[in-house]
Amino acid sequence: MPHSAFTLESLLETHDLPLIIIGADLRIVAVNRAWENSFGVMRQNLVGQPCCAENRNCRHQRLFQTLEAYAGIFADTNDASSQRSFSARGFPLLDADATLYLGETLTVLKRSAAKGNEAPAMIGKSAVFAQYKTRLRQAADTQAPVLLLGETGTGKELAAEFVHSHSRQADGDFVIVDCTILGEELFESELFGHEKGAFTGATSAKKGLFELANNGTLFFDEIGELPLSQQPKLLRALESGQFRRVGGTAMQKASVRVVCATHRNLADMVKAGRFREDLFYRLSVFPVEVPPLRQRRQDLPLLIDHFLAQLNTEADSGYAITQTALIKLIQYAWPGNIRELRNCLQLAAGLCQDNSIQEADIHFMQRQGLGEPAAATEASGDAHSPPINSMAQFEAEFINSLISKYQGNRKLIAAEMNISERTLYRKLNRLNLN
Ligand SMILES: Nc1ncnc2c1ncn2[C@@H]1O[C@H](COP(=O)(O)OP(=O)(O)OP(=O)(O)O)[C@@H](O)[C@H]1O
Repeated sequence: MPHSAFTLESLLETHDLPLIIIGADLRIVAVNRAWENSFGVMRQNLVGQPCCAENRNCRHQRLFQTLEAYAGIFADTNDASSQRSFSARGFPLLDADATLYLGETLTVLKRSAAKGNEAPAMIGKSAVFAQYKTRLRQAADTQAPVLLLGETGTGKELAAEFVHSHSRQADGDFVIVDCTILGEELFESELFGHEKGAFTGATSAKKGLFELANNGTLFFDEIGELPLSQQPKLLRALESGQFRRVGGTAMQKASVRVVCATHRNLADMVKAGRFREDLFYRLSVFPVEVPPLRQRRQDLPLLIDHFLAQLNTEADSGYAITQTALIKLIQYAWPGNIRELRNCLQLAAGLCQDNSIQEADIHFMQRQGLGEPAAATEASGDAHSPPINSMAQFEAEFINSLISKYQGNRKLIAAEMNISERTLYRKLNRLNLN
C-alpha cells in the first residue's frame, strides 16, 4: 500500500466520531472504526454499497447537487427498528485529482438502555480520579441538574453517561443534544419536534429530543454554545416540563433528567451578557469539575494499557510499547487530554514496525495557537500558552478573512475549508477566535 494512503487511513482513525466517505455515485468509499463499532458492520461489507436504503433524494445526493455542507438531526433510515437518531454533519471533500467526495460525521443521539447498552468504562485509580468519581456518584443520586465543567477531551460525555447509568433514569434513554449545531433554525424543531406540514420539508410529524428522552436523561453537550435568543425557550421548557411541537397546538410533557457540559466559564459568560443568568442558575445546581489529564498523571499507564488493549482487540493485533516511548508519553502535558492520548496511540500503532511502539512513533499534535508541543514540567496546574507561532497566525488570519467573507456563517466557512463544522469549532476555540 502506498505510504500516503496508509497515513490517510490512520487519519480516518483519529476521528473519534463515526466518519463515512461517500462517492458521487452515492456508494460508500470508506468508513472508520468508530463507524463500524457504532453500527456493528465491518467495512468490507460496506465499501461499494449504496449510502442509504432509499438513496433517491437523500441528504447525500443533495450535497452532491448543491455542494453545500449540512448539519442536522436524522433518523436511522437504514434500520428503522433501531429508533436511532443522530446528529450528522456532511461536507464536500476534494482529493488531489479534484474528485468530489462527501464526508459525514455522526453523533448517535439516543442510546437506548433497553438494548443493554452499558456506558463505556471510565479508567482511572488516582486519588484525583477517585474523588471525581465519588462526586459523579453523588450527582447521580440527586435529581438536580448537573453541570460538567472541563477542558476538551477530558471525558465529559463519558461522565454524563456515567451519571445517567447510575441514576434513577438508568432504564430510560440517554439522549445527546449537540448545542454546537442548534442554531436558530433547528432549535425548536429538533428539541420540541414538529407536526406534519409545519414548514417546507416537514413531510411527517417528528418527535423532538425532549420526547425521545422522556423518563431518561437529556445531555446538553457544549451548552455554552446555545444561542442567547434560544435560551428563554429552553428555560421555559425546563421550568414547566411542557412544550409545544412546531406547528402544533397541544402541550406535550416530558420528564427528563438534565445534564449539561461545557469547556467555557459560564459564570464569565453571564457577566458578559452572553448567557442568561436565570438559565445558568437553573442548570448549575450540581457543578462537577472534570479534572484534566495532567492533574491525574498517575492514571497514564492504566489508560495507555486500556487503549492498547482496545487497539489489539479491534485490529486483532498485539501492539506493545517500549519503555522509552512510555516515558515520552508520561512526560507530556496532554493539553487535548484523554482524546489526544487515544489518538496519539492510534497513530503510533499505525506507524510502528512489528507491533512495537517506539519513541519515534509518538507524535504530539501541533497545537496551532499554543506553540510547540507542551512538555510537562509541572505536576499539575494549567498549561501555559506559549506565544502564537507563525503558522497559527497564518491560519488565524485566513479564518478571520473567511469570517468576514461569510459574516461568521460557520457552515459556509467550514465548507470553504473542506472541514466539518465540529473541526472548525475546535479550531476557533484553539485560536481564540470564538
Ligand atoms: N476515564 C476514561 N477512561 C477511558 N476513556 C476515557 C476516559 N475519559 C474519556 N475517555 C475517552 O476519551 C475520549 C474523549 O472523551 P469525551 O468525548 O467524553 O470528552 P469531552 O470532554 O466530552 O470532549 P469535548 O469537550 O471535546 O466534547 C472518548 O473516546 C472517551 O471514551
